[in-house]
Amino acid sequence: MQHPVPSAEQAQWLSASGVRDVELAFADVTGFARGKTLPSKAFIQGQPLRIARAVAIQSCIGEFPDYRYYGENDPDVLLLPDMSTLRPVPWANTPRALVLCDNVDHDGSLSPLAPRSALKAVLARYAARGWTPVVAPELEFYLFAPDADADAPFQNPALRGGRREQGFDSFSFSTLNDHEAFFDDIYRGCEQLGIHTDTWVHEMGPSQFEINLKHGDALALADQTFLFKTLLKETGLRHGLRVVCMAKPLAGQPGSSMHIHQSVVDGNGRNVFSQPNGEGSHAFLHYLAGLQRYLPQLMPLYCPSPNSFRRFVKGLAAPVNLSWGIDNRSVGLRVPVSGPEARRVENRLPGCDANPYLALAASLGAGLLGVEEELQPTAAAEGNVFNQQLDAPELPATLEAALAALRGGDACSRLFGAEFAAAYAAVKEVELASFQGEISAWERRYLATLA
Ligand SMILES: NC(=O)CC[C@H](N)C(=O)O
Repeated sequence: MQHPVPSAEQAQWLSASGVRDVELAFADVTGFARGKTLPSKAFIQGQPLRIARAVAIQSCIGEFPDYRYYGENDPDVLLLPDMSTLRPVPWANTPRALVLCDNVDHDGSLSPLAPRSALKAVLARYAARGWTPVVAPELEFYLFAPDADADAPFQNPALRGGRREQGFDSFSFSTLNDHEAFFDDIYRGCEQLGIHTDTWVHEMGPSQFEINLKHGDALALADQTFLFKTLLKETGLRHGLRVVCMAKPLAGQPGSSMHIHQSVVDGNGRNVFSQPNGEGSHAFLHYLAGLQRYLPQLMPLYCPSPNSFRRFVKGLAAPVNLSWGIDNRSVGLRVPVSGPEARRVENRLPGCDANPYLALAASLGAGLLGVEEELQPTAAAEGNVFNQQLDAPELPATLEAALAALRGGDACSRLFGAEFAAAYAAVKEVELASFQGEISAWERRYLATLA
């Protein structure tokens, strides 16, 4: 295989802008950017770059699951640049570029351990039907003051006049002014990275914001979401702010979601979720049913940590069920009111802590399995169903339960292969054991003084 080189125009841009190195980057299973840098000249000449295969399954505590994937036999993968993603690094002082890569095994196939491969596997399944998903992720996140003490609760950053948010700023513009320099840099960074943002709002929580990305191709949107989260972190650090994408960083306050709007078009660009008369199609109902059937098994892919499950409390606009309903925010699967061409479902379950490649792969994969199996959904929910007993399937309530559902089902291995399913569960078990090994502030506060 001929190793790809940048186009003449890209090579000219790299040289003319004095780019010293190019980051060959990919998202590991946690969604964290990893890779290696290559001198710009070597990149232009197409010098291949390899990295240990297991880097893709590094856990959030920096450990690897076990020696089956790392240690005894630790092969390399080729970092294969996707030249369409070559961009300047907005937060670099010295001109630097980045390019997103696929991880390729020695036999030339995509490494099943890399999240971008998992999404590509699902998209290939759609392509085989002549279909293309269209998605739009929405991300919520908090801005906090910098702090080095992991045992202390997060603090909101100081605003103009020394004020701190007290919870009355949601949907306000004034806080955007308080953080103007930060948001200006984010806008500039998005332009440089090719991230197409739509609306921005101040969300319900103190210092919580939301960004909606413009809908489009699923791989492009996964790349954009991955880069956006990286941009948020890096830009925050430059402005003395800590951007936190955890699902539930503050007790008693709203969590942060990564809602995913999704529809599917055929080869003629027609939305397969709508019939010609504008009504919902059979494929739409099968898709909803697939989400209801398979999302519980795939939950660790879009609710990846013990903290993800703390978000699901009633009354804070987070879903607690797998019902679907029209323009209803008390269900997990909301169908917004729209014209037939925009008929879509919004999966409200993923947290902002999700790896966007895996959240998209899981959601698009679950829907597709429903179409392939012609499953039927429950009846649409009516009214506020937060407190109702529903006939929709139950969601696992903890990461432990979600991992048991993943291991007990076959959706993950059917969609992403047995190796990914086993390796991913193993990563989550490493993280869970580390979490369970800590003594919390709650235990110190309430149990220490008991006899
Ligand atoms: N924008 C909203 O609908 C709020 C969502 C809510 N913050 C959640 O965690 O799901």
